Amino acid sequence: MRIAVYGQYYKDNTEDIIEKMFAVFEGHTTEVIFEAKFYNAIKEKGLLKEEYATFSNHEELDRRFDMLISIGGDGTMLRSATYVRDKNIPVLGINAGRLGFLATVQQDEIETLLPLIFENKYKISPRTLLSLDYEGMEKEAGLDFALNEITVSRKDTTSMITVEVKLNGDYLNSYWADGLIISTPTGSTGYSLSCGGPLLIPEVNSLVITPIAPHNLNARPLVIPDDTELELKVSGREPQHLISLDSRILTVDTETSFFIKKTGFKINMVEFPDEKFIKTLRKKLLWGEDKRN
Ligand SMILES: NC(=O)c1ccc[n+]([C@@H]2O[C@H](COP(=O)([O-])OP(=O)(O)OC[C@H]3O[C@@H](n4cnc5c(N)ncnc54)[C@H](O)[C@@H]3O)[C@@H](O)[C@H]2O)c1
Ligand SMILES: Nc1ncnc2c1ncn2[C@@H]1O[C@H](COP(=O)(O)OP(=O)(O)OP(=O)(O)O)[C@@H](O)[C@H]1O
Repeated sequence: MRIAVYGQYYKDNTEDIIEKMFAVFEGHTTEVIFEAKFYNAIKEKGLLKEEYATFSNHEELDRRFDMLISIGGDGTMLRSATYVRDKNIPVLGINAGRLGFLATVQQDEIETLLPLIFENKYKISPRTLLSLDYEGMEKEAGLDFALNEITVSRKDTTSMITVEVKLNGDYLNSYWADGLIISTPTGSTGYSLSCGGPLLIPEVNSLVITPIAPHNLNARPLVIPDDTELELKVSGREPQHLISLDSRILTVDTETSFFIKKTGFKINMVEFPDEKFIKTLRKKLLWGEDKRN
């Protein structure tokens, strides 16, 4: 099996994770490739017995790889998607962070769950992504799509912005708010949730439009079909506003029309039979933990 490994940080618990992971790899024929910066950090600590090949950008990550293992929290999982892009390489997250909603394998589960990938005892959960486009946009790697959400928000001001939204060319609303979130089902448990948005099961073919602190009191999160093309335009006191794609941020001039739609590819997340989304809701968002009834 060909496995790519990605992580953003080297912390105290990285050693334990790497050791457990390689203990599982032993006894299986594996070809491992590391993201270059992560590799250097691990190598410096003398954790590896052999030399490994590395990749530094999405072009160097070969389609032939069978899986990408992301070691970190949800932020690291989001960044993993920028390497995998449309290559169909399944992504598995080992949680070294705090919440780890997307990184579903906990550190103490590595020995029990990781062997299942060699026995083909896992499922793929294909995740919808969103793409961004506007005139003059620089198409930098990883800056034109999002796995969680695309958010527009105010910049350098406490003054609210007005976000005009059209769905498939039809005018929907002008939100007067701190910003607006267009979320995928995956992102529905992230920022959108904090702003009162509904949770979507990952397989649902929908998107959510969630306003951030709207002053129009009748504005509510709206669920729309995921084949909708959205056109947004921001106006406000400042000449510029922000657009974020997951953890990445762009500054854009106000009055610029920009377009958001589903990408032609999906990110395949690895899901183990006992670690389905609804179980994650109970584990990570503590559903069912209220013992009063
Ligand atoms: N107020 C908020 O809740 C808020 C504000 C900004 C960004 N975010 C989220 O953070 C993401 C970026 O991550 P980051 O690491 O750069 O920021 P970060 O370090 O501020 O972490 C944000 C938190 O959101 C959680 N998170 C991220 N994606 C999630 C998902 N799909 N389901 C459940 N929880 C999720 C992470 O576990 C982390 O605890 C954004 O895509 C957005 O969804 C949330
Ligand atoms: N490779 C790693 N090894 C050890 N610890 C890590 C690693 N990557 C991340 N961490 C720890 O997890 C924290 C969060 O990581 P990351 O930015 O990936 O996730 P996050 O978006 O903050 O989400 P979460 O709430 O799931 O942690 C880091 O500050 C660090 O403490």
